[in-house]
Amino acid sequence: MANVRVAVRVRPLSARERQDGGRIIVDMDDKQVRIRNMKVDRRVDAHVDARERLLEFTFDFCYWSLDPEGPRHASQEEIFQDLGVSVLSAAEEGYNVCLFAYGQTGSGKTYTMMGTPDSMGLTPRICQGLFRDLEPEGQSCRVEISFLEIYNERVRDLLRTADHKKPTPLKVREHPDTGPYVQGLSQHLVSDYRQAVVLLEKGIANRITAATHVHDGSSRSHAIFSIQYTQASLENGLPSEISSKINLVDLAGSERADPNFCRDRITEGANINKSLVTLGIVISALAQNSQMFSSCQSINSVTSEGEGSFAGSQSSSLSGGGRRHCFIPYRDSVLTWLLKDSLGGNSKTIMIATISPSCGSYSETASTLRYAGHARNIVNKPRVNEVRRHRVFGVIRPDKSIPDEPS
Ligand SMILES: Nc1ncnc2c1ncn2[C@@H]1O[C@H](COP(=O)(O)OP(=O)(O)OP(=O)(O)O)[C@@H](O)[C@H]1O
Repeated sequence: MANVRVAVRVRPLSARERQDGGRIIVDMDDKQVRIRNMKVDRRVDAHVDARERLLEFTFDFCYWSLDPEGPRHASQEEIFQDLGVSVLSAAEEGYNVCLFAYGQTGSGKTYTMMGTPDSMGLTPRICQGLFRDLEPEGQSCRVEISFLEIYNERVRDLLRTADHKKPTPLKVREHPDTGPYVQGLSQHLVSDYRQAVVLLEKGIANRITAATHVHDGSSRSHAIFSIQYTQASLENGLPSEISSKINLVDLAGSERADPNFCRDRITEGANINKSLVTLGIVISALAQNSQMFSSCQSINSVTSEGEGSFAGSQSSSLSGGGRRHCFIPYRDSVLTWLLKDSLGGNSKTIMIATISPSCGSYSETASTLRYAGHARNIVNKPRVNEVRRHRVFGVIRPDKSIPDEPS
């Protein structure tokens, strides 16, 4: 069992926020984030509850990236050392890993996940680390990359060379053993870091972006960069394989539908929000189930239930304490369906919540932090994806040996 780990990162004030007065409402202290509601603050009212003025949250990691020159500044490298390195070690051990960035538009998701030419983000650093560190002796490694975006609830392959025709949306299907997948998504075998980065850059260039009222280069889609990493070795003369899927997800921002914006942007907003709203519902339901499960465990010492009846459920069921588990509506959006395993399944998952420091973003920041707080309660069931072969009458067959991680 492993809880979803949650990191929060605050970015510098933007030029627009500075022009608007540049008032900062966020503060961080070790693993705590506090945000101040200036509107309530200005009310000279002795009866206003202090909690109304100051919201406080605790997370696994807090990154202060507000002032690049300041002593507290958390750089891209520091974030990679904490989060990226743990992604690489989990992948090396054979676990699936998912790292996703969630936050308001313009809050720093793409900067954190992809970076800029001068300041590499987590995805290229993870690719670099994969080829630098993960070639243990006596093992042969295979790295395959796919890159897709979900735009208006449709899946587009970001790495398929666009012909003259409009790219056809791809279908999501579900395999009974391996879970949801995108039919026809191109997979690219890469043998070094350069090849991986060429694909990453190609995909980023193909992403759909547009200007919104708060961010000129806003990503309009949810992007999932996936690395299938397989290590093959010989154990006692028999072939053995450990595989891991790393999902690196840069979500679109959840801006409000602004009536001053053109209709396309509003339809887009509705679809972006459909995925994000469903993600919120899935996260809350999983967190509730996980809490129910842990309290049942401590009260009744409930015997372990089957995977289907707990986090990965498509239908509600009774817990040991007689309370009903929440239905998890993974299929209500393409994003949650594709991330089914990463959210409440076989994956070690990290969420990075990105926030603006500005007082103008108070309600979006508060909502991002509440969302992130729920995600932290989700308990996943990661397991090593290992296939060992054994000899039966001289024929080598796969062995269903997938040991559970010790809890
Ligand atoms: N930690 C940071 N340090 C310096 N600049 C940052 C940081 N985070 C974000 N920025 C800058 O802020 C702007 C918005 O960031 P970014 O594009 O990452 O937002 P986003 O959350 O991905 O937005 P959207 O959802 O609209 O795509 C960019 O110009 C980016 O370079």
